[in-house]
Amino acid sequence: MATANKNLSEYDKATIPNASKFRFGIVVSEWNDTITEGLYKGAFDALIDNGVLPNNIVRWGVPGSFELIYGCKKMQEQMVNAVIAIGSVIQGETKHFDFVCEGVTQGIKDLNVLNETPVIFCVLTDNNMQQSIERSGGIHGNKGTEAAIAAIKMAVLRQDS
Ligand SMILES: Nc1c(NC[C@H](O)[C@H](O)[C@H](O)CO)[nH]c(=O)[nH]c1=O
Ligand SMILES: CC(=O)[C@@H](O)COP(=O)(O)O
Repeated sequence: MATANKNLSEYDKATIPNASKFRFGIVVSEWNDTITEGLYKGAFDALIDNGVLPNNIVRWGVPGSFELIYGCKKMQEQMVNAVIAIGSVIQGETKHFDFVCEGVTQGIKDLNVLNETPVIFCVLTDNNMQQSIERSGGIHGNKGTEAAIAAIKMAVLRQDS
């Protein structure tokens, strides 16, 4: 189902486990920072809304989405229950978009396979800035909110498995 048919910010709080005992790491790319800051706010607010203590949210910055791979690998070594990778990749004139998107996708997938701490993929890969605006607090909601809910659910799955 396309994002256009599902608001990214909608969740039923009654179905989300209380996360007051969990600690989360959030790694934020500086490229397209107006977008990534919006994604971070969505994630932060959703974690707080579901009981996470502000001191249990650790934020690190990296230059671009490709560096999310290394930043999240190091964040996994911290005492956190889950990691959220936040980035915004927007198509330019060349094929660089394709390689950044594929690289960060495969890299974060590898971190989930190789290490114990779940890493949530909150990387927008858009054709233009308008699509990114719409998915970071605009008409389609906020992918950061979606990522925070996923992080809570995966922290519970890790704890119970
Ligand atoms: N064009 C975008 C980039 N490019 C930079 C790379 O992510 C990386 O930082 C660079 O290649 C050095 O390793 N990054 C984004 O996050 N978003 C873009 O639109
Ligand atoms: C995703 C990118 O790396 C891209 O925005 C860079 O722009 P360009 O392809 O015009 O060099």
